[in-house]
Amino acid sequence: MAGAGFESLERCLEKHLPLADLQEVKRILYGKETRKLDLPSRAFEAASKGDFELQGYAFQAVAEQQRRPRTVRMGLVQNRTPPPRGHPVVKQITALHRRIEAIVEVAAMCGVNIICFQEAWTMPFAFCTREKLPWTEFAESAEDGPTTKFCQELARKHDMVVVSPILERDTEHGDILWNTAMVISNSGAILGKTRKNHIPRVGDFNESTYYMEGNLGHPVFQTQFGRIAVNICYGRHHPLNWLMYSINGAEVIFNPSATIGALSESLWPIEARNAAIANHCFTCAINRVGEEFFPNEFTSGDGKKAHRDFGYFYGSSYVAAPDGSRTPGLSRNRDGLLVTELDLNLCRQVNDIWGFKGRSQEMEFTVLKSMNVLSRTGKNLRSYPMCKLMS
Ligand SMILES: NC(=O)NCCC(=O)O
Repeated sequence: MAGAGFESLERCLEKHLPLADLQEVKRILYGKETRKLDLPSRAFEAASKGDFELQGYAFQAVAEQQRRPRTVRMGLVQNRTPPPRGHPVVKQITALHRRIEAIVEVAAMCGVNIICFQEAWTMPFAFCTREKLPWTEFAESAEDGPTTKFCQELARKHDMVVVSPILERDTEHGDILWNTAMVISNSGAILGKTRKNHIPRVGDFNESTYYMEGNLGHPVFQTQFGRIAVNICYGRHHPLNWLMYSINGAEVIFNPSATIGALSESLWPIEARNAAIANHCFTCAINRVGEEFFPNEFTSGDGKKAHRDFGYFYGSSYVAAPDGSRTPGLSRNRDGLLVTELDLNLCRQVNDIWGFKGRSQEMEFTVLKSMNVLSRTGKNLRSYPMCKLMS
C-alpha cells in the first residue's frame, strides 16, 4: 500500500497519460471540468511559506431568470497531526490551533465563506489504542471549550462560517463523550452541533470504545451562505444518512473524516461523489494526512504483530457537485487547503433534471408506512427528525 511516496491519483494520470487520453479519463472520472480559480498570489505565497498546498476550483451553474446566482466559497482543510509522544495534551491542542489559524488566514485571502476542518481535528486519531488516558483528555465542551472559543474568534475575524469537528465531553449530561461537529456562524455565534451517528467497528477504528452514537438526528443549519449539514466520517458509507440530511434541506454536506489507505482508499472517490449525485447537493470530503505513531504497541485483533502506527491517512480531500462533476483531490501527503466556488442554484437545477429527491421522499414514506412508523394520515408516529432546520 502506497504511503507518502505516491502523491496523488491526478499527478500519476497527468504524468503517464498522453493529453488526449488524459482528457477522456478526466471526463469519465471527474465529470464536467471544473474551472481553476484565480486565487491571489499572496495566498499562494503564504501557503508555500506555511508549507501547505493550496488549490482552487469553480463549479458552474446555468444563469436563471428568476434567481440570482448563489455563489459561495467553501474551504476544506486537511492536515497532519503532530506526533503525540511526550507533549502535554494542552500543548498539542494549542499547536493544532496555531496550524489551523495560519491556514484559515489564507482561506480568508481566498474569500472563503464556510470552512470545515477534518474529523476530531484537535487530536491524534488515538482510538486504535483502546487506551483512555491521555486521549479522553482531548475532549472538550462543545459550547464553551477552548476550541469552540478559538473557532468563534476565527469566525468573527474572517466573517466565515466555521465547521469544527471535535471530541465532545458533555458535562451537562453525565460527562459522556461524543464525536461532534460544531457549526459556528460568521457572526461568531454558535448555530448548533451535530453528532456522528454511525460509529465504525472496523479494523483499528475502535471508536465505540470511546463515544456513543449521536442522538441529534440529521440537523441542517441555515447559514448566511446556504444550508449545510455534517455527515461525520463513517456516516458516508450509509446512503440513508446522506439522504436524510438532503431531505432536511442541506445544499452542502461536509464529510470530515479520518481514514486510512488499506481500508477505504478505493471507496473514497466514489462515496461522496455518489452522494452528491443521488441527493442533488454538494458534498465535501475531507481526510487527514500522514502517519500517527503511539507510545504503546497495540494489536489489530488480526493475529498480526503488535505495532504502534495506525496506517496511512491519505488526504485526497475533494468536493463533488450534484451534476457528478468533482474537483481533483488535494495530495495524499501534504497539509492542504481546497477552495471551491459553488453556485448553490445547481442543486435545484439538477433536481429538476433527474428528480431523484422526490422519488427518495416517496420511497421513504412507503418504507416508514410499511414499518408502521407513519399513521394513515402520514403523521410521523415516532417523531422521526424529518425537518429539523436550525438557524
Ligand atoms: N473515523 C472513521 O469513522 N473511520 C472509519 C473508517 C472509514 O470510514 O473509512
